[in-house]
Amino acid sequence: MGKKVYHASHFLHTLKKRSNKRYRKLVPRIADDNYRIKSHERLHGKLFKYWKSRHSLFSKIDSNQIYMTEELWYSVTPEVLAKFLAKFIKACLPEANSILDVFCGGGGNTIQFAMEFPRAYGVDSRMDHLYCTAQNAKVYGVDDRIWLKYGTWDKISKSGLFEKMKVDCVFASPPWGGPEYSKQNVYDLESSLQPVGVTELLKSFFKISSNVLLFLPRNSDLHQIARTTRKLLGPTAKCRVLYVKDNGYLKGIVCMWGVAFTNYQEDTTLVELNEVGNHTDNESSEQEEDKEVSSSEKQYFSYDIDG
Ligand SMILES: C[S@@+](CC[C@H](N)C(=O)[O-])C[C@H]1O[C@@H](n2cnc3c(N)ncnc32)[C@H](O)[C@@H]1O
Repeated sequence: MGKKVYHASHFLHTLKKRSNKRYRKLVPRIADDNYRIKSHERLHGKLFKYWKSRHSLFSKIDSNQIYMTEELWYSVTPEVLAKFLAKFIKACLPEANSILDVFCGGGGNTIQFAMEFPRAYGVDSRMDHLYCTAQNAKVYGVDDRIWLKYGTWDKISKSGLFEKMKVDCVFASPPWGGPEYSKQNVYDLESSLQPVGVTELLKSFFKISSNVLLFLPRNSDLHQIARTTRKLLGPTAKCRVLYVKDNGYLKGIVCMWGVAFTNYQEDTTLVELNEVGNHTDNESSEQEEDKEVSSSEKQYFSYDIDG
């Protein structure tokens, strides 16, 4: 896969070989294994509420082999949502081989993509987050399908790396600017989204693929989405917006570009996002899977924006 990306299966080994300086910077931070989550060790203060719903982030968290930084507690995509998105993309793009997760964080999305596609690439500007993704991918048995790239998206995008790699789809869950995002009446996608506004971000993604998905705040300004769709893709272009709920709670919206998504006819067997709330500490992952299959509450609705 070339020298520029690290295979998740031997992340630390490759990092040490290719960039001893970065390796030496990372090692003291992970030396005490203090990113490893001991599931039953209660977290306090502002992290308590995230710890309480830890099974919704990673159903395998009781393995005590899931790794997270403090930032990841706030930002990992809940597993049921990540799984739904991966299956939805697979249903729309059945022939796709590879998908790029631009802000991969702790691998919430990347891992589920790797369950559906032979190759999943993850990019992040924090080496410790890439390390968490690599570790977490092992727990889910998909580390052999994941390749990781360190750096800021701005630089990586300019390098043209993923254009050369011929990626079939680009997904991104960019930072929303912290929990404050929900206090805005309407979330401004040009000034609040990080690291750059939605137009610049999309421009960089469309260079790589016409199939693009963005996970955005539920209060995002849809007029901005319409305007930027028109500006970048022409007056008749479309964007499909999916409102996603988890356990009755609106988690955000997923905006999708590309005919495979905008022309996709809903098939209720594929688009149900199942209820997996109310976990108790004693539930095994098998029980959780049973629950998912038996529950069928429809948890999303979508509509299309014409450009
Ligand atoms: C919302 S989190 C993504 C969570 C991820 N989807 C998951 O489920 O684990 C956003 C991530 O973007 C990374 N990030 C922030 N600025 C970045 C940049 N300029 N380039 C690449 N990654 C960046 C952060 O380190 C963080 O891990």
